Amino acid sequence: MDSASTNPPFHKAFKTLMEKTQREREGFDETELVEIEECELPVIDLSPLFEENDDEVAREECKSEIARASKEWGVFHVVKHGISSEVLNGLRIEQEKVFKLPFDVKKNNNDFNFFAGSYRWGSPTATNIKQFSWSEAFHIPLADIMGSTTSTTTGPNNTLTYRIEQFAWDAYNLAQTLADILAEKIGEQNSKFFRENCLPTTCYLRMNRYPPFPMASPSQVHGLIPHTDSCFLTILLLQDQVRGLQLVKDGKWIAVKPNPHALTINIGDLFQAWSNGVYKSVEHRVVTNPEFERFSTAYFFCPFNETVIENCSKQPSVYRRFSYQEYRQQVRDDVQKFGTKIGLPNFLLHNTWCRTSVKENI
Ligand SMILES: O=C(O)CCC(=O)C(=O)O
Ligand SMILES: [Fe+2]
Repeated sequence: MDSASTNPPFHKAFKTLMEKTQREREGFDETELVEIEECELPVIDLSPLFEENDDEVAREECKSEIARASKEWGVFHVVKHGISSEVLNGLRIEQEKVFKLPFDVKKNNNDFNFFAGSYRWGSPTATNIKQFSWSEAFHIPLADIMGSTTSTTTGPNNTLTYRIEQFAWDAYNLAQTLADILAEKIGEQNSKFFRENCLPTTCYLRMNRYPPFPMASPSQVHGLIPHTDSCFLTILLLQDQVRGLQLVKDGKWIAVKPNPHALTINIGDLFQAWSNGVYKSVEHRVVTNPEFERFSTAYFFCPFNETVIENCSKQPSVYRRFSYQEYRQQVRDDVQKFGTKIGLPNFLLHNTWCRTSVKENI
């Protein structure tokens, strides 16, 4: 298949945006051009959580490491996480196949019911290059998939659906386990909150593909623009060794060193709000690569739309309470209005300074 028919018309969209800007470099922060240091994330071995033995000390140590990494980094690697390589590789192969389909097929997705409306590419609301993502994705509500492959579905997409569902069950169990531990570690013993509010059908999965960006230095355009995730936590499957993920640590961007045996866990906005700022939803982005395409899969652990997110601690609240629905609507409105998400700063209880500074940046 020739790549011209597979890839979305990135070059055209990019050129239009470039022409809209007055200067070629407008919208870029010069610090982006500085060499970014590569770091290893904390690596946590989860086997003590799953092993049937009485090693309570190892289990407690593992739980403490998860809480520590979520406070200090907001992102960490987990190994021996219980999801088999058969499940992970099966998804990877099917994901690569679906992205190889012609652009028109992906865009119109007549062939796959559950994909209807889920394909995205670039950034339709971008007003400058800084807001443009050089990537394509299927953003799939898992309510459309969970349970579907137990019935006798047929068609070319059957295997992908099956692989997604298989991965999603395992990812759900892992996410629940991590969320319960994080709740326990901030004093919510026996909290049923996550079991009652986050179901396999309230979660989302995004399959990403980043085509090579051959036009200029990779730092000139993002594969995925800087953002935080609007969920409780994300399980990220980086499907190959092409680097690209970067995050903010202690106020500066660092590049994540890939770990082929690990899944990447990312704390999202809802956990930051629910934990009253104890766990960090860290800003991250993906940079482009001039030569190689890159794939990733993000599993977003989300609640019902009606779920109310409020400070679970006894400390004075940093954020006002909000429903997940309200949060998502605010994000959509901001993207429409400003071309980019604002997120939690909109929900700060004492946010005059923050609102002003955010607006000034846009
Ligand atoms: O591809 C990656 O490494 C990150 C993807 C991501 O941040 C997302 O899908 O929200
Ligand atoms: Fe993300």
